[in-house]
This record gives sequence, structure tokens and C-alpha cells, in this order.
Amino acid sequence: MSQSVKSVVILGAGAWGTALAKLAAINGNQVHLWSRQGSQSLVSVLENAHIVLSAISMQGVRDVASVVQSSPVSPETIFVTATKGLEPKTTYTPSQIWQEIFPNHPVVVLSGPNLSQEIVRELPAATVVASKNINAAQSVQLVFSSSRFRVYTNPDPVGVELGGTLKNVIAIAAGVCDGLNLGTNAKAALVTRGLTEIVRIGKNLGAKTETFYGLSGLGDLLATCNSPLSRNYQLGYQLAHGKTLKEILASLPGTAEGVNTCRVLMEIAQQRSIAIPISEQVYQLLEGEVTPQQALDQLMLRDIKPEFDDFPKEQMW
Ligand SMILES: NC(=O)C1=CN([C@@H]2O[C@H](COP(=O)(O)OP(=O)(O)OC[C@H]3O[C@@H](n4cnc5c(N)ncnc54)[C@H](O)[C@@H]3O)[C@@H](O)[C@H]2O)C=CC1
Ligand SMILES: O=C(CO)COP(=O)(O)O
Repeated sequence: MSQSVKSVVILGAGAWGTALAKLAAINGNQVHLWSRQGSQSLVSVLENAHIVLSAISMQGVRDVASVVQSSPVSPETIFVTATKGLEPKTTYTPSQIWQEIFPNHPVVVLSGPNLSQEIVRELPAATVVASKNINAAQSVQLVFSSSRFRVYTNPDPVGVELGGTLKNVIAIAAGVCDGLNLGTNAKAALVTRGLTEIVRIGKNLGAKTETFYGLSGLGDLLATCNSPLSRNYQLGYQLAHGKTLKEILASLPGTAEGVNTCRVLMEIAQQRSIAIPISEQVYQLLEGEVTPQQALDQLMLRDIKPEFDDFPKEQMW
């Protein structure tokens, strides 16, 4: 794979930022990994950057993007966001924040089934880079593609971003399901109906349905709902074992975005009258309003209904 060497700045030296820095460096790019705890100033690393990738957790995205805005950045710089979350105040996705702050720059979303601990061990993985600007997506594809990391382009950034973000809520539910030992049938039903909720929200917010059946949707949902490496899954698993949210968050390594995402998601669903029963039970569980067993009972005892909302009537029977 040939490409010119790019200057890549990674913002956030947490688990994901560090793994992505390693992937970009393998291809010979010039990589600067910036952390708020480090000694390098943001201004000094941003100078001449071709690509600025944010792997900051959701709560820091707007602050960091605002600091970047007040620094000199080349008009050609491509911004890439790898954060999986929603902003509470605006309900924006991270790419919407970056695009709002940098309206004249291309913004690319990078998302997929990418548990960072497997990627730093150089196990094979695939991801998606999505943008309205195909040239920008292809530049980012070249920077990160290697024999261990296969990168696909996609023209639906909102869909790719929402797949990666909303699956964290379902991953909490999957952790609860395994923690309660509910079995393989229950898990399959949960993940499949969880995907239905993600598609409902995504379509309403302008994403393409097919995107949710790709790597950044179903792919990431499967990875996160089936791996104890996922912090969101772990959180659900420990809730099922009787720990409180506060206790779990105090010992969890890194960020479990699903907690904040679930609150914002409930707001979006209520505003737009979208039914998301699994996510609603996760919300009530996180708020301490139901126990894991009560959440399960509430889901199983809902009114019976057709499987699909929008089957054309003539195709029904
Ligand atoms: N770890 C993983 O396997 C993956 C994580 N992600 C997403 O990437 C994002 C980061 O995840 P991790 O690296 O795992 O989390 P982490 O908790 O290990 O690191 C978060 C990073 O954000 C920085 N940060 C937080 N608030 C900040 C602020 N106000 N100013 C400056 N920096 C700030 C922290 O200093 C840290 O470097 C999350 O949205 C996560 O969902 C996406 C794919 C894989
Ligand atoms: O998004 C991820 C894998 O694709 C990481 O999941 P967690 O944030 O739950 O660890």
C-alpha cells in the first residue's frame, strides 16, 4: 500500500487514542499523540497537521475542539472523530460538534468493531471511515490501513457514528443478560431487537438503514455485546451481580460512554416519539428505578405485537 507520509495528530492518549496512534505509526506516518496531561502544547503539535483525530471521551470533545479552533490549523486539515457518544446539551454527535466548529474542513467518522486491547495486540480487525467528502475518507483510509487493520470507506457519517454510539446502550443490556445467565436464546433476541431500536433512531435522524447492517452497526454491536473487554458490557454484567453504578464506575478502566448516551438517547426518543423499550429499561436500571430482574420482566410482558413496524400491508399474510 503506497501513500505519502502524513502528519497525524491524535488527541487523547487513552486506550483508543493510543491504539490508533500505533496503527498510524506502523504505516510510517509522523504521529503526535497529545494528552492534556502531557508536556506538549496543543498549538505546537497542530502546526502542519494533515489529519487531526480526536479520541477524546464525549465529555471533553467540545472543550478540546474549542481549544483547537483557537490554534492555527492548515485550511487543508482533515478532522477525524473516533468518539462514541452524544452531547447532553445539544444531543449532537461528536462529528456534528467538529463540523459546527470547523464548517470549512472535511470531517470523517472512524468507527467499527474495534476493542482497543485486541488492536494493540495486533489481532486482525476492520473498521469504517465515513464522510460526505470521499477524498478525505480515502486519505484517512490510507493512513490507517494495514495487514492487520482493514479500513472501508462509507458515505453515511451519521449512520456510522450512531451505530457505534447507540450499541453501547445495548451492550450494557447484553452484560446484564449474561450476568443473569439468561442463555443464548435470550441474548440473540436482545441483540436483534436492540438493533431494531438502533435502526429506528438512526433512520429518524437521517442515517441510511443499510449502514446499521454493516461493520459500524451490526459488527460493533456483536463485538461489544459478546466481549468482557467492553467496558459497557462489563458495567451491565456487574449491575446484574448486584453492584451499584457508582461502585462499578469507580473501578472500571476507562470510559463507559453508554451511561451518558442512554440519558441523551431517552431525550431524543421522547422528543420524537420513538419506541426503544430495551434502551428504556437500561435507562431505568442506571437510574436505580428497577432491578435487573424487573427490567427483564417488563420487557417480556410488553404487549404482543408484529415483529416489524413497517411491513407493507399486502406483504403481511
Ligand atoms: N477503548 C476502545 O476500545 C474504544 C473506544 N472508543 C471510543 O473512544 C473514546 C475514548 O475511549 P477510550 O480511549 O477507551 O477512553 P479512555 O478513558 O481510556 O480515554 C479518554 C481520553 O479522553 C481524554 N479526555 C477526557 N476528557 C477530556 C477533556 N476535557 N480534555 C482533554 N482530554 C480529555 C482523557 O484524558 C483520555 O486521554 C470513547 O468515546 C470510546 O467510546 C471507540 C472505539 C474503541
Ligand atoms: O466501542 C468499542 C469497541 O468497538 C469499545 O467498547 P467499550 O467502550 O464498551 O469498551
